[in-house]
Amino acid sequence: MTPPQDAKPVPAAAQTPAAAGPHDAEAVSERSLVTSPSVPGNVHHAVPGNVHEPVPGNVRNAARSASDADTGSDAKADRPAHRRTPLLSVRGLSVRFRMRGGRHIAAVADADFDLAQGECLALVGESGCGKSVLASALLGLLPGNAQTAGSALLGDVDLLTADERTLARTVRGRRVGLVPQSPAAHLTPVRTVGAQLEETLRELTGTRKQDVREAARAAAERAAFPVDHLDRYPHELSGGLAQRAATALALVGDAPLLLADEPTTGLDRDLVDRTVDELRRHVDDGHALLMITHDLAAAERVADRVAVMYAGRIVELADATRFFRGTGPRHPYARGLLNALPERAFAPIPGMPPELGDLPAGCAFAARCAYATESCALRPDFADGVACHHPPAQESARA
Ligand SMILES: Nc1ncnc2c1ncn2[C@@H]1O[C@H](COP(=O)(O)OP(=O)(O)OP(=O)(O)O)[C@@H](O)[C@H]1O
Ligand code: NI
Repeated sequence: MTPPQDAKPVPAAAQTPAAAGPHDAEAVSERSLVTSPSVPGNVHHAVPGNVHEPVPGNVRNAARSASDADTGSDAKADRPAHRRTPLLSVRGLSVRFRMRGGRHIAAVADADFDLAQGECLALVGESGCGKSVLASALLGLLPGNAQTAGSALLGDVDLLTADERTLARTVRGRRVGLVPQSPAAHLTPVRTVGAQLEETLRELTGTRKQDVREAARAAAERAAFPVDHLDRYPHELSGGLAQRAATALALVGDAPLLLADEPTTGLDRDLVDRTVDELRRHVDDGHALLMITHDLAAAERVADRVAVMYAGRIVELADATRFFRGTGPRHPYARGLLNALPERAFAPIPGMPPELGDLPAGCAFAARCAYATESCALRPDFADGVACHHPPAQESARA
């Protein structure tokens, strides 16, 4: 979610519930913005005790050689993770925002996907297509004018219908970690990065007092956050440093499921690579990662599978190796995204995405699609990994 330009960062702990409007008959659940803090920093000191949940380790490392464990995409040939019992199972997830005058914005529509331990799913798509809203829904952090439908099962908890107490006490930070898209707004402004890391370590992982300082330094190094900046306050950090502080906080929480919303924004290529490789190690240690990114190179480096979102819908869900290096994407939009890359055809997709408050009845991409026919006036079902009436022939896809 990109905050409005004029929005002041508000510490999550200081946010007040937005007013909830009347219930909508179509909405399965509706909730107001939580008063409790958001992850990664603030949630941790709101929740007492140590209910750290152990994560089965090394799901993929066991099957991988030492030589490929530290590298990016070359190490992913042996990846059956998504065939395992999913850790997270999302079905029919929809989010609408109720606007003035009875208008609605359909930010997320009918998202279906699973995510297993030891698996990374990259969620990609143009700005405003609903990626952050999807992540916010999974954390129960949508504003009060949001209505959700569907289910998102994390073990026995449905993240979409769980009550705020459950979410605050047992889910956020503990079972679901977040690297937020606007980290500066999520770090606690009155505490140094080091203090926030130490607090998170003590509360979420039960690190002993005498070990916590060293553990915080190690956590900072993991996220490429310079240890000599640990005594800085969030306002003293650049965007890139705040990003790395947020990543460090999210990683130490050690939640089985990590949502990383644009975790590499503002970083140069070396740091992008370092960050995604660290996230990949986190996945290889048995965690599940939903990584939202604009950066397709980062997605290729880290992901097992790719979900492509367009105008609120997942239009393709593909194995990452096939998507980036094999026969290529199948949905014309997904192919367009790859072809827009400078290292590929450098050919931007013509036109603009439709307004989410005024979507066409049929395929939302049809107006920009070179393959569109009159059949696209009907919305294509999502079948066999793609939502398109006539995905272009595989042999013509770019490898
Ligand atoms: N509280 C809200 N009320 C109304 N509309 C909203 C609200 N929050 C988000 N939206 C709309 O939902 C849509 C999806 O937003 P979202 O932030 O998920 O996009 P995104 O894919 O994360 O984009 P970006 O890549 O720029 O972060 C946008 O059209 C946005 O304007
Ligand atoms: Ni976003």
